[in-house]
Amino acid sequence: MAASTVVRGEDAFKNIFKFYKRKKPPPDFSDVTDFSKGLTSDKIVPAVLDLSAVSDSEAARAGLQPVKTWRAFGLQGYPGFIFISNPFLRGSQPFWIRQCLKTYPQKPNVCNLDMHMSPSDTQDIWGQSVHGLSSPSSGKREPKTLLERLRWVTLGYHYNWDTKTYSANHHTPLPADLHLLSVQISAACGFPGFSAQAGILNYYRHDSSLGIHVDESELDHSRPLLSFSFGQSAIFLLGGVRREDTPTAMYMHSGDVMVMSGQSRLFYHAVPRIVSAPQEQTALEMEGCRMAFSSQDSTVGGALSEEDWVVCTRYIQSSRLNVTVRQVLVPGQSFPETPSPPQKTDASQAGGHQDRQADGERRRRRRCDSVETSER
Ligand SMILES: O=C(O)CCC(=O)C(=O)O
Ligand SMILES: [Fe+2]
Repeated sequence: MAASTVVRGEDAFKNIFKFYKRKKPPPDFSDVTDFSKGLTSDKIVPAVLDLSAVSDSEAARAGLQPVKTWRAFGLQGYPGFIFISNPFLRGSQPFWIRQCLKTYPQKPNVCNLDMHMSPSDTQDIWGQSVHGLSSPSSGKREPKTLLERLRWVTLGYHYNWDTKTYSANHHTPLPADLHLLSVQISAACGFPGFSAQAGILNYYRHDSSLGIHVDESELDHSRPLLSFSFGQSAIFLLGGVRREDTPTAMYMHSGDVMVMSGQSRLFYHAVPRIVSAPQEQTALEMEGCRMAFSSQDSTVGGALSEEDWVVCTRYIQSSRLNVTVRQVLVPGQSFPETPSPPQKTDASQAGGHQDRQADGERRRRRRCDSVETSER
């Protein structure tokens, strides 16, 4: 049974979410759009990019292919939605994977582990995990490393999951490399003035999902939201402005980039399932950094050390990383004196990302429309 046969109406999104999340029997994936295969349906249209916005050498500095070679698509019925099928240079993804695992979780950035551990215990998540992740499995059930327990990291204006707001007084510099990448992608997509001000990194294990939500806490919705994915693939559901709008299911593979702008900036979306990428594909991409990329003069270049490479490869074999980058304020705009109460949306009712930071009680309150990661 394909997802298209799942009942429509008020619960359409929820039912399709459940459909793709189901483990036994596994769902039929035949309705899932796969942009890596190109213009395979009438709904997929080529996206128009600004070919002169980013020079080839600028693109290479961020680990990207020349813009003229990008395979960028739009989707009929989703104005402002752009899907770029892996625009990264061969071998540059491991750099971003290492940043997400080794660099971005470092202080002063904030992560879910900070919610119930002391700063000294979360000071060196990578260092404390290297041994566990690089030694061969003993076959016994071993305690999870901190890296395996990492669920989210916030950058720039740090998102407050409880109030669902950003604030002026909780801000640290957004990493310059991620800023560069974001500015180039957005410029090529027709948003030259984009300023990357906040980032949310999601760390998905093979059994994780992300509930139905809208990203509307940013004060400015005229700028796009960018999303980068690395590692294992995911099923991404993109709905509409109303929670009940039937979503389109699509694969997000390693290296894929999504731009949600215009109307689609405020569309409901969710990730019901992580799907395994072919082993060879992950291995090939990780190998690429040793050969093709290591000699290039680039901001994101340089081969990974042997240790970094082993840990990143091991991690990515069963996990997915997603980085979303947002502009929170337009120039001249400032935060209200007292933060306005969170807008009431289905995302806020459901918990949205909030559950990602919560252990125990909230995790036990499992619902299909809230973030969850089953503990093995
Ligand atoms: O993991 C994804 O692809 C989506 C992430 C997302 O929607 C978010 O962080 O707001
Ligand atoms: Fe989102």
